[in-house]
Amino acid sequence: MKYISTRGQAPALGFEDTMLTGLARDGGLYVPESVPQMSTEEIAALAGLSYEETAFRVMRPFVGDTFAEDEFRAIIARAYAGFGHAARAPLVQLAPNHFLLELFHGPTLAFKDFAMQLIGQLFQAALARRGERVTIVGATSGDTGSAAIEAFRGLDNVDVFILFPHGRVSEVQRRQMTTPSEANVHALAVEGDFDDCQAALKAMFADDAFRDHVRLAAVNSINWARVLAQVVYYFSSAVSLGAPQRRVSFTVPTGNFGDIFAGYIAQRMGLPVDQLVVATNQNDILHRCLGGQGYHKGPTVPSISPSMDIQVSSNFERALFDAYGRDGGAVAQLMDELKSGGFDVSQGALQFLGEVFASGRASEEETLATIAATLKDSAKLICPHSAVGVKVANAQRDPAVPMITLATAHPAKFPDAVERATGVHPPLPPRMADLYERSERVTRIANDLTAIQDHIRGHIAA
Ligand SMILES: Cc1ncc(COP(=O)(O)O)c(C=O)c1O
Ligand SMILES: N[C@@H](CCOP(=O)(O)O)C(=O)O
Repeated sequence: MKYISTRGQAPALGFEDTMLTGLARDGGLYVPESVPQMSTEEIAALAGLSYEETAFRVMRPFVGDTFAEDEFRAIIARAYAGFGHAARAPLVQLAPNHFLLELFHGPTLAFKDFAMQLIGQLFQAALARRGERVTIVGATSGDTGSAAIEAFRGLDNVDVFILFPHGRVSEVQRRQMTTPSEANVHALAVEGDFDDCQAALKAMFADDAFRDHVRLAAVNSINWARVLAQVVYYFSSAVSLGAPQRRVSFTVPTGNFGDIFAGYIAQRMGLPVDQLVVATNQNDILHRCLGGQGYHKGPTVPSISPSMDIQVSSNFERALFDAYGRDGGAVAQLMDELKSGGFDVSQGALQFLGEVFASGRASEEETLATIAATLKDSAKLICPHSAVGVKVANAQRDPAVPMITLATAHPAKFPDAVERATGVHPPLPPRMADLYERSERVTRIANDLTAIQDHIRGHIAA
């Protein structure tokens, strides 16, 4: 299996090189040259399997012979051993034909753990085999950073630098990033928003001298392996509701477009998906774009679902690549226009996107009301991101088709919003009960590429 760049100018790579390279040298994102297919029989055979075995069967064609079968199975087993639920990604029913896919039973209580725990294991295996070390730099609006730190803390061949927007993540998210004491963990609070952090990260990848000097690696969803790991729970949940004999729909709280893109890949592999619904908060650039208004950046307005406060949805580039007939030049041109504010989407591309994705948005008031209603009607406490999903799913769904809404974080990561909506303060799990007592270690830094690069150069292990 080879991977190619969405901008068409970087060399095609195998799975391991794609994973360790992160962002392609031409600024594009790697995607599989072709998407492997799963037959109806192969999908049906997933019924009743463990999450780990499902993960093995779904991911194996993408990974090829990078790892021997036994080694890949052992990697998957280690990745999910620390999850706090035997099913890993359990489904719970909210209403007739409406289900929540709980993706927050991993070590940092967000869906990011599904991919991050796996790539932590994949990186370790690949780096040990090559005798290499890397510097991981990640940009986060809160959850990716804590999951990355958890997956890579204490490793002696990896330094992890996480850029998060100062004052724009929840206290639990911040403390998850600033309280680990391992010397290879570096939390940087950037004077800017998430888009500034992600732009700085991409600029570091575009600086070849810096990139090669520090051996830069990515764990954001620009890394294909992140997306791949997330494809698995689309299969496991759909099969548990009767796929492939029964079609199902998904609603996905969306920011950087990685999670919903994984659903699109599942569909392309052969999973019978009826609707794939993009759910945005008040930062609704994706909803506006899918509605035909072009992709035009506005100010990022802080919300009660801060992890989705994003204007530049990195993985949308992967969807555009397919929508523009895999024309890397056309995508490069759009991304150039985005630097100066935005771009219009061609009619053909819009039609392609419209056939795959539906969309909706939830205001702050609607999000709070949905948290309250879900507690009242279904006795479930949900986080504000998941509430955006539930609100949009309720507005869009066909009652005859099972709808699976992704519950992307544990309510205890966002206790203020949940308490405001319901009066209930969601407690942290016992293993994190002392999070508020642990001491914090963080560097506040200007939104300045040179300052950030200097800091990283000065703090990597020799
Ligand atoms: C809790 C939560 N929900 C939803 C999202 C959006 O997911 P994606 O960025 O993959 O679209 C994020 C951030 O990525 C998140 O942390
Ligand atoms: N919401 C994310 C933003 C980063 O997205 P990713 O898809 O690159 O991981 C976060 O929680 O940091």
